[in-house]
Amino acid sequence: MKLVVSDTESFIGALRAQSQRYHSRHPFHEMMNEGRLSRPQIQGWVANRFYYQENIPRKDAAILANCPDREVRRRWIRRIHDHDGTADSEGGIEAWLRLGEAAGLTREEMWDERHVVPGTRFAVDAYVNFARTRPWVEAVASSLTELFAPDLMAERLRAFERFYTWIDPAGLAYFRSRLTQAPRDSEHALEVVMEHCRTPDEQARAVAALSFKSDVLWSMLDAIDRAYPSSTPQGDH
Ligand SMILES: O=C(O)c1cc(C(=O)O)c2c(n1)C(=O)C(=O)c1cc(C(=O)O)[nH]c1-2
Repeated sequence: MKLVVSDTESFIGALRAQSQRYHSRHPFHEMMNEGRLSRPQIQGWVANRFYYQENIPRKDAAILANCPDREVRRRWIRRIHDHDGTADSEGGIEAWLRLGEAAGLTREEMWDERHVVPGTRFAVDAYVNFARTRPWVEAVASSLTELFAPDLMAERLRAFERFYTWIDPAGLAYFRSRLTQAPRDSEHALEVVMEHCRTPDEQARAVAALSFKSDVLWSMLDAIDRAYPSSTPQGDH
């Protein structure tokens, strides 16, 4: 897709327009938020998404490694602490493991990746690889899907509390923490991208990076959807 964007407003507009391709619109998420997923489907999603969670700090470490700007690194490093945890806070990976336990999975079966399907692995690895090999500003731009995440996270929290009552609500802490972390992170990423992407070419590359990331998230759900199909009640679809 070739995009010609010039001024600041149309650049922000082009970035925000990627929300149309965000994975909140994926049929698997629609079913999740309507309370229509079975227990094995929720478990399959949690176990596969753990592979994403596990790899986010490696992706962010790749961005740090490629970024020559000390001010950006000082703020970006927070993301690694948020996921890996510190002496004072256990972090997102631990919170996701607790979500899995609340949904009936063991830590062992999440860590050993036995449920991770090839499409999830390919999509997540492509994201980490993108951050390793592309210019760091493009990698920052690819994280901007988080602009669209808070609405989905709030909807997901409501859906889990209402429909999936077999999951202990204490397990939902991960989603709650992202309600504040995602806006903070995306605000910083947007600042960086606005500062560094001035020419039409740079701006088009930032939009392309965000589009790539939307494909990563979408592909993961395609793979999960296929691996954990809905059971067909009385063969009516
Ligand atoms: O559950 C979701 O829908 C969702 C989406 C995204 C996203 O939009 O990239 C992230 C997360 N969760 C998330 O939990 C997370 O830590 C995260 C980090 C990033 C990133 O690209 O750096 N995206 C996301």
